[in-house]
Amino acid sequence: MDMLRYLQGFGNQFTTEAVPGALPQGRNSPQQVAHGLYAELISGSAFTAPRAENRRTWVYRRQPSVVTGGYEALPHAFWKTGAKDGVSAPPNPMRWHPTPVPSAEATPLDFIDGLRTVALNGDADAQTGMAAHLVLANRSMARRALVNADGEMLLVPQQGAIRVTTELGVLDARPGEVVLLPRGVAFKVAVDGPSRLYVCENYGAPFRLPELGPIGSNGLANPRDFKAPVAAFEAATPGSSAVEDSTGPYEIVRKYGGQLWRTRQPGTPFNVVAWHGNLAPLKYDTADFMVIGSISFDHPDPSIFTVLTSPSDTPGTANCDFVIFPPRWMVAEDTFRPPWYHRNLMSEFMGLVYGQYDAKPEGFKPGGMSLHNCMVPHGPDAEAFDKASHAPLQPHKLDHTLAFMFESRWRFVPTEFAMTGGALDAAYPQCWSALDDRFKA
Ligand SMILES: O=C(O)Cc1cc(O)ccc1O
Ligand SMILES: [Fe+2]
Repeated sequence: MDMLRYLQGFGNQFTTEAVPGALPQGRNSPQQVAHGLYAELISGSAFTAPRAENRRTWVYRRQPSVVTGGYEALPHAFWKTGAKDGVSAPPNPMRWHPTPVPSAEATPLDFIDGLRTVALNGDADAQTGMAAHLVLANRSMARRALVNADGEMLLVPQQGAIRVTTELGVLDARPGEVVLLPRGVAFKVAVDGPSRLYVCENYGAPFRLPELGPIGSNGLANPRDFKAPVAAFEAATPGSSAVEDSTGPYEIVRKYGGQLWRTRQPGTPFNVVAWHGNLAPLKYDTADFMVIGSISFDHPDPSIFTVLTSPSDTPGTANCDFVIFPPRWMVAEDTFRPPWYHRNLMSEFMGLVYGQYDAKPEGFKPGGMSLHNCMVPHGPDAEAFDKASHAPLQPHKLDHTLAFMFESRWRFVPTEFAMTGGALDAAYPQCWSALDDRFKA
């Protein structure tokens, strides 16, 4: 695959054209757009949203996206939406083993077919909450595109590199990188062999960078490290600005109102020749995250690892925080270094991209997942506790590891698939049972 070019900066007002002169200058909607293109506005926020939160992009395309037939229902057994689609489950800590990716010969699965919702909360129509999905894919979406009106999608590849073609251009990502796809922007995902991804479908306020408070004007995820694609379109005649041969109809799958719908439109939706604006797909390499930690004592709150936050209407109480646990130095003195035992108002869904997680070095596997819901006690397993209680407190690099958390103010409900799909680790609640009462009066 050829190397792609990107524009840099979270929330920037980008301008990009695949054909010189395609982008109108000085106005958005001229009487006639150059090259016979149509102008179309994609509003990712209310017109009247405050300037700092306003997101919109003007696209200049060969055909407007209204040129499509009517939609019909597309059944999907595993893509669930909102708390109403979960099942009742006890207040146990929960964990799942990695689910194997089926072979393409036995069970061909693209990004849509291979999506399985694991845990979810909120209500997409109320624009609150989120879903945590697992995607097991072994083939690329070919002449098929997905438009999600219910939420933005944060893709966290765990196994296999992906290429995401969007209306606004093309992005590549591999495990360690993440891709943020705005609500309502068409995309398709190409895989390179058996692939596993975690996905956050965010029904609430779009993800943004967290405030930095006393940290200052730099650090954590720096805005310039977010990369947006340059304009690129599928065309029948390959050329420098065309991404691939493409003629004939396309299947558009639209997620809308908690269901999938499908239509066939006469041509590709990836027909945008130029665009400008601040609503754009973005990719981010977690290796660019500037990690802050304790250089004296005590284990800080994991909020110092927040990459992106989707706020709710209560300050500091997120609809969803995307938090990472990347490679970092542990240097704290007289400190139990792994996470403490705790209970949290916020609900914590976790995944492991690669390596070991310090609180559960053996039991939590790459590709696995865990869920510690509102006020469910959790913390290091007995083995991790024992080790960390006696470890020499030399500077130590937690290396070759990447865990993450989708943390939400709304309690998650697991799905039927999560509870009965075969990956639930029934022994998980026992991983603390060796933590004896050691009190000596
Ligand atoms: O529970 C977890 O493993 C996530 C977590 C990590 C941490 O360093 C502190 C608190 C916390 O919830
Ligand atoms: Fe926790």
